[in-house]
Amino acid sequence: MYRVLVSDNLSPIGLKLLEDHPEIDLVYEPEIHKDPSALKEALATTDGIVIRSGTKLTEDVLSGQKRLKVVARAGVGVDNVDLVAATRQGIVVSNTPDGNTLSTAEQTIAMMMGLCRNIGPASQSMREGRWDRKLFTGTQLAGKTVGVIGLGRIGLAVARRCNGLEMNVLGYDPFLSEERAAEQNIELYRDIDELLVKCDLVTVHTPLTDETRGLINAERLKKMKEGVRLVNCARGGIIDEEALLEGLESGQVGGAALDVYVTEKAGANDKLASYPNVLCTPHLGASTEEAQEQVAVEAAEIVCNFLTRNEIRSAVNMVPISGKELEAAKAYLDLAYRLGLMLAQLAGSEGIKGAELQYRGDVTSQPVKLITSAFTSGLLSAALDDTVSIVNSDVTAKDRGIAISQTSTSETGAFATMISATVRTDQREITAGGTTFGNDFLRLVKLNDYQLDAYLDGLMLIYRHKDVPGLIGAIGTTFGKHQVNISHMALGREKNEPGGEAVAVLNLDNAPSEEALKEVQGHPDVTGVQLVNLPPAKAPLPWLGL
Ligand SMILES: NC(=O)c1ccc[n+]([C@@H]2O[C@H](COP(=O)([O-])OP(=O)(O)OC[C@H]3O[C@@H](n4cnc5c(N)ncnc54)[C@H](O)[C@@H]3O)[C@@H](O)[C@H]2O)c1
Ligand SMILES: O=C(O)[C@H](O)COP(=O)(O)O
Repeated sequence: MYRVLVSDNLSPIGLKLLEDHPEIDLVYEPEIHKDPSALKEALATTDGIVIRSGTKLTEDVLSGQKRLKVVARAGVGVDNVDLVAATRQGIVVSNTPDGNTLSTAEQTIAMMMGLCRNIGPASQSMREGRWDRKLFTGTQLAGKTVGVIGLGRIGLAVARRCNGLEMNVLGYDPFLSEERAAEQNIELYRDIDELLVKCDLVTVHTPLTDETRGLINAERLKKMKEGVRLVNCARGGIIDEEALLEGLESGQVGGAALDVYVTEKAGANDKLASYPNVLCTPHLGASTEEAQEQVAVEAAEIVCNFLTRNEIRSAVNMVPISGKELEAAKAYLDLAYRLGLMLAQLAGSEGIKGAELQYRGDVTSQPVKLITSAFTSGLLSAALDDTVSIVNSDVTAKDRGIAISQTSTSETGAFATMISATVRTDQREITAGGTTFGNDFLRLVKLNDYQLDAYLDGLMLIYRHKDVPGLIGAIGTTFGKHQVNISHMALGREKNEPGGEAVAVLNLDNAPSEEALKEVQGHPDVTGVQLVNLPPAKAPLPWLGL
């Protein structure tokens, strides 16, 4: 059974999905996120967690969590998860990017209208028994210019609705093409400051990152039209709250509609909320029945499918891959992992500086980035054991200054498919190339300049030697004498010609004693011997970390 913790309020439909799953043991503790140490303790016995924005998975909460494998965010923003820490720990983090797009776009439009027509204070005045028509004269949206900052799913949905309201829509998003913006009837700006000075209203829809924190700051507010209205239904802090307060005080800002805040708890935003021209809601963008049901179902499915079927969906810290795709790529992932593991052992104590992978033929139709991560986890696991997995291998390599690169060509060479890897150490380069026979049999077909055909599993003895008659028999006799059984043998010769340097790979059924190895090493025609230990053929793949 896999234990799944739900640490925030989640729609019952998502909880039921988890509860009914035969392999899931659901722990529903929607208040636990309020106590970080209790959360940390609970995670020690948890395989997967479903969270919303209330749960803060900080570096401290995540540190030392050996069992936790997957975080599913029932929603979009993952700024409450320390992604670097999660990745380092080998934890996959996924979100449900589409489920609340429309609800949040509708909330944005509602906030814009509410702000411009004083809906909040007008309603409050009637609740207090007044009839103040003059006080609440508003502003029409049609004909006004709105700047939409961040044109992703929600930004574009807001822009479409603003167009429907007959507003002039300007947009800023460095990652949107001019063509896509034009299709949506958005006037795209490449310079945010040029856009801001033209707007009557500005609405932000970016994630909160180091780049977007304080994107709308005091300096920018001063340059905007006097009386500009601001809307933030994305994340607190994208509009600098201190600067906003100053702007409201001076009148430079004509009003603000806020759903999100730097600090989200009762009392923390009283000052902002006290302004009559500020419309506030307590982070309700995604709070509709429809959105909550959709994100809850998606998040529950993400956790179940990950834990029980190895499927990775909507991951924000690694390449997403479905169970079916994973099955199709498994042989290549395994091949790359074994090449990494072998090269690390061949490099021994020489410091590995980097590696280049080359993909040829059929393998290029597979997720090669993930296959490279599998190679890297093999390369590093020789030294780091089970702390490295396919999820954290790239970041672990980077941390250690090991540069891994890859090239791909769909053209085939001697084989229909080939993965070739060259490792650079302080002293030399070592190359190993492998292929798959059928879908199940992994072969080492290249070792430095030698072509060969060796099984890529179990215990392998690799020795360099002079290509002279009688040597194979002599090694066979030595191993026979020491009760070591050779299950397979492969030879590669320099330029495929007799008489030069050669390499042999013996697959052994049992480990040779030191004495046996010394005898092989001592043979006058043998110039180097190395043992490589790989998992048995078709072994399970725990290193996937999935
Ligand atoms: N209030 C709520 O309840 C609620 C609900 C859902 C989402 N959100 C917030 O809204 C944000 C946007 O959600 P989404 O689904 O549209 O995400 P998205 O990833 O589809 O869109 C984000 C867009 O921001 C753009 N962007 C990134 N950095 C930028 C920058 N420096 N300047 C301009 N544009 C930049 C990206 O290119 C992208 O197009 C989320 O990150 C989340 O924080 C809030
Ligand atoms: O990023 C999101 O999806 C929204 O901010 C919604 O957050 P919530 O699920 O905690 O309401």
